[in-house]
Amino acid sequence: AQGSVTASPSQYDGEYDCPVTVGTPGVTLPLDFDTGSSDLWVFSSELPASERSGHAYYTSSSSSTSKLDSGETWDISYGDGSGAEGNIYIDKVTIGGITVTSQAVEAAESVSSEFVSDTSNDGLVGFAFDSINTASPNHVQTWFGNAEAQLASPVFTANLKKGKAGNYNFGYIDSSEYTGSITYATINSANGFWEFSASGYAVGSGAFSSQSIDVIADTGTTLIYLPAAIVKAYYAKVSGSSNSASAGGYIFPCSATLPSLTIGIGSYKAVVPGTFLNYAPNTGSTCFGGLQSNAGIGLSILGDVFLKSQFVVFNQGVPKIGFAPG
Ligand SMILES: N[C@H]1[C@H](O)[C@@H](Sc2ccccc2)[C@@H]2OC[C@H]1O2
Repeated sequence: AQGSVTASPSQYDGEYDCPVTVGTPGVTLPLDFDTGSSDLWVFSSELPASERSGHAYYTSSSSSTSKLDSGETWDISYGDGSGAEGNIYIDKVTIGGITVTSQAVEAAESVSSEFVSDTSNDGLVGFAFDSINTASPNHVQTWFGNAEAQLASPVFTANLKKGKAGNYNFGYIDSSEYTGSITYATINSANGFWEFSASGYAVGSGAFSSQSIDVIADTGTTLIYLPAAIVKAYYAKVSGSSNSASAGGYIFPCSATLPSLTIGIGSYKAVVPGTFLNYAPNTGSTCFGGLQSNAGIGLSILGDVFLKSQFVVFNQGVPKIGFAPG
C-alpha cells in the first residue's frame, strides 16, 4: 500500500495540519503531524466543554470499533511548555487512504491553554520513535510504526511548502516532488528523535563554515533553532536587527533584505531562502526572525522554516533522513 495526504499551513505557516479519520463511523480531524514526538492524541468528548470550544473531537462511545485500552494513560509535555493527558482507546485510524485497524488513540481528558487556543488542530500525530511515547505503563506504537507492515518501504516523506498546501507521502518516494538527488544522513534515534549531525552552515553568499551541528528534524516546531554563535553570525548580516527580550528573540526592520541560510547535510548544501527567514510581523515595523537561538532548549531544531525549503525522506528502516531541493 502507499498513501498521500495534504498538509495545510496555519497562519504564518505556524503548523501544518492533515485530515485524519478516526473510528466508525469516521470522524475526520485536522491533526498536527509532529516528527518531534510519538503520541497520537486527539481532542475528545472527555474534555471539559470549556477546553473543547472551537474544536472538533473524538467520542469513543460513538465509534463501534472503539475499545478501551484498559489501565493505560498518557501525559505529554512539549518543548514549548504545552501539554495534554488522558486515557487510551484502540480504534481504526486512516491517513491518506492507509488504515491501521488497531491504533492506540490517545483521548485527551485535559489539554493546556496553548491547545485550547490553537483551533487549527484537534490533536497531534507523532512520527518520532516509539521510545518517547508517553503511554503508561506500556508504550504504544505510533501510527507509522503500525502502518509500516502495509508499506512497500518503511519511509514517509514531507513536502511542506511556504504559504500553500504541501503533502506527506507514505511508503514511497515521489521523484516528481524534488529535483537533483537525495542526500542522506544517519539518524541517531537514541533520544527518540530524528536526530543527526549537520555538516556546517553559511550565511548568504558567505563562506561555508564546516562544523558538526547536532540537530533534530521536527515538523511540529515552527522555526529554526541553532547555537547562539551561528545565529549571531547570521543577524550580524541583517542591519537593524537585535535580540529582543520583549519579543522573545531576534527581530529586525520588516523592510530588511534577509540573507539566505545554508545548512550542510554531508556534501549537500540545503538553502533556506532569505524570504523564509522573515517569519512574521512583530510589533510596529519590526518583524520576527525564522532563525532563533537554541539557548535554553538544549538541542538544535530544524523546524518548518527549514523543512518547507526541502523535500525530506524519513526512513525508519535504517534509520536515516534524506534531503533534496523541494
Ligand atoms: N514538536 C513540537 C510540538 O509539535 C509542539 S506541540 C504544539 C503546541 C501548541 C500548538 C501546536 C502544537 C511543541 O512546539 C515544539 C514542539 O513542542
